[in-house]
Amino acid sequence: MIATESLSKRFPRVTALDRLSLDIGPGVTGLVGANGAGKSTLIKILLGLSPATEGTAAVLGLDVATSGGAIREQVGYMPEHDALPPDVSATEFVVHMARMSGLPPTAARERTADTLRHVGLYEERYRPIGGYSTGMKQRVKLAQALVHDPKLVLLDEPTNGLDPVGRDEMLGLIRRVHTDFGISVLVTSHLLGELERTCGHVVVIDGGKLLRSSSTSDFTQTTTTLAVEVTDSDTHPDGTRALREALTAAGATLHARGEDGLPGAGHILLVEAAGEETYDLVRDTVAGLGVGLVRMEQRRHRIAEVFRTGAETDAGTSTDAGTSTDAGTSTGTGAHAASDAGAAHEPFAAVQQKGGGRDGV
Ligand SMILES: Nc1ncnc2c1ncn2[C@@H]1O[C@H](COP(=O)(O)OP(=O)(O)OP(=O)(O)O)[C@@H](O)[C@H]1O
Repeated sequence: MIATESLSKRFPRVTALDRLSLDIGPGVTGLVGANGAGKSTLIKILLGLSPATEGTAAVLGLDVATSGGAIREQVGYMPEHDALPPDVSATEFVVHMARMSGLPPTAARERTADTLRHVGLYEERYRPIGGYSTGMKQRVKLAQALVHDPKLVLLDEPTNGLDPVGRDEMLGLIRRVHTDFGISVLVTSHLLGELERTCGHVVVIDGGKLLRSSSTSDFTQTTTTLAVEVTDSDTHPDGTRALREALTAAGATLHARGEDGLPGAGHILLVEAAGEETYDLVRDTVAGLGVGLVRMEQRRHRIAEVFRTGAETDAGTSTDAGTSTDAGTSTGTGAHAASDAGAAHEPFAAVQQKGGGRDGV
């Protein structure tokens, strides 16, 4: 769907993209990076709207440098910022965009009605856009990207400005764009947690450089975490602490306790399982301390955890209640907000310290 080779974009004072090489196939792909990472710049180059300084890029097999018009015929684009005309209705606006894309009048009206229904705009589609909520405006932006039945849509921060419920609804819509219509999606976000729930593949960029590109399951399964809980004993009144110290001394890697704030979370240690020997190490260490083993179970990583460094391990300062448990993702929407806010900041620095991921960057 999208291929870039050593793609760079330099502005006078900043390198927005730095020798970025990507290969993105069909499906829903997340492009994640902190603010200023270069996501919007990449999208504008892919649409043929902004020339690259160096390197090449192709979308649907078409060269962005020479085939911008042909690319935009087959690709939908939802811009990050609100650029909607306030005085016209959603129907008028989306019909206009459909006509601009080359649809004849009747087809444009029919496609507009279908698309607005798909994004969940009904009677309100006849009211002026100026009176819409942020969520409704985002839906209009999504509809105009879909109306000409593209093969691929590029969605730039579609959840921006939405509350947690609105974000979940938008993410659901994005998933259905692919499952119901077979349209591939490249969606940007600075929130890792969102992409984990929505995308089959995730590309991480920072400072215009590729940090990692892999399937979401690879992100979350490259290492297994063991959740270990032990009892206290007379010798070790804080059994968890004693085990943490003993395991660290034995060379085990412990992850941030992302469950802090959840009931009983302080008693759970997350130990990276390098292999069978980690199970043995935990068992022997627990036995050696003379504390009771309440549980030792495998956990999948969530994306945000993959980006955490060992430095955070012992501090136990994570306030990010949603990152480690399924409960955190499926219950209260507040947990999402906490999770994503936490995930939005530190992870990128952490990745750089680690020297990148499996793509060797
Ligand atoms: N037209 C421009 N002129 C100069 N610098 C620019 C221009 N467009 C983008 N930049 C710079 O390039 C870098 C990447 O910007 P870009 O908008 O692509 O990031 P982003 O990942 O989309 O972040 P955000 O989500 O905040 O928009 C930033 O440092 C930005 O200031």
